[in-house]
Amino acid sequence: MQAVGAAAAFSPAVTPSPARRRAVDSGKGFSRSCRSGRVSVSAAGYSQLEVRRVSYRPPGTEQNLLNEISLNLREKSFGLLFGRSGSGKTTLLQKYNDSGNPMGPPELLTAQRVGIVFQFPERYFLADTVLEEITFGWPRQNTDFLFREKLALKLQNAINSVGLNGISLEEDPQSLSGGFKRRLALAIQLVQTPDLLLLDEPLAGLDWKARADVVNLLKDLKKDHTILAVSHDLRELYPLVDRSWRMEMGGVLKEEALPFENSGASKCKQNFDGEIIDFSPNSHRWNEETMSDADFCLGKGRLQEVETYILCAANVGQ
Ligand SMILES: Nc1ncnc2c1ncn2[C@@H]1O[C@H](COP(=O)(O)OP(=O)(O)OP(=O)(O)O)[C@@H](O)[C@H]1O
Repeated sequence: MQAVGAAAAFSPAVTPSPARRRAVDSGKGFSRSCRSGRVSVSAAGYSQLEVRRVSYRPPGTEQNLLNEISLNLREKSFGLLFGRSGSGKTTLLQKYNDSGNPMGPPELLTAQRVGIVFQFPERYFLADTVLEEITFGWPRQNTDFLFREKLALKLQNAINSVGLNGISLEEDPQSLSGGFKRRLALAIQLVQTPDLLLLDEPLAGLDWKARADVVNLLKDLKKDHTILAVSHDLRELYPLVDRSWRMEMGGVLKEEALPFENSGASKCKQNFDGEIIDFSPNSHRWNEETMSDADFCLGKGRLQEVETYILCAANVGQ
């Protein structure tokens, strides 16, 4: 186990361009003085990600948004953070300023070993072709030739591993389907072969087919990566989840298993806040307000279609 820094040290695996970074970072500045705790990512073979007693209070506010958050995750396992909107889940994944005090040997983990895919990553695509998008953040200086060459060698691997190999590298990223845009966002991170992938709402805004595709892709990626995702889509991700935590308002994180069965269609569903609700057709709570965006994609709550979707999600894990 190796600590990266006393306050955390995640950053995207491929350094985003200034424009992309501005877009990604907008609205969330961090004040070093308000943050405490530790985030560690082990070297390969050493088993896990560890977050220990991380607290954070946004500048100018009176209350902690994150309160002594601790979690750990085994290597090549899938962790899920869920909970109410605004409880601080995304903030926990965000890039932290380095505040020093690394723990020392055996091996300091570089930030390049962590890949982050933010929510709606396609909104930050800037290039005209798939190839340019993937290589956008690569170093341009002549002195970086060897590093660029190393990245180029990994490019095909990354493209294959997300199933983009049938797509021309000359394709305009904006012309890709929603699911393929997500694949591209993952490929951008995977080129640098990170050990840990942090994903913020990986299924958000996709139709049911693309969601099922991305879940299957994540299942494959889990064979080689440790993945920590923030999501409201508990049911769909459930087959992948090894550990899950609920973030409560006030910034307290509690480990909580997802209440689904191992196989077959579930009678449970969650609302926008990750709260588990009764799924039975006669339930007075069964209405559009309590459904997730996936249900809306499927026809605004006609029960038959939602049942199909639940069954489809249940099949993903088999
Ligand atoms: N640096 C900051 N300054 C001020 N407010 C902040 C800062 N960082 C986060 N916040 C606020 O903290 C709250 C929690 O945000 P966050 O995006 O982490 O929640 P979340 O649990 O991921 O929500 P959702 O599920 O809707 O994505 C938000 O109201 C956000 O505006």
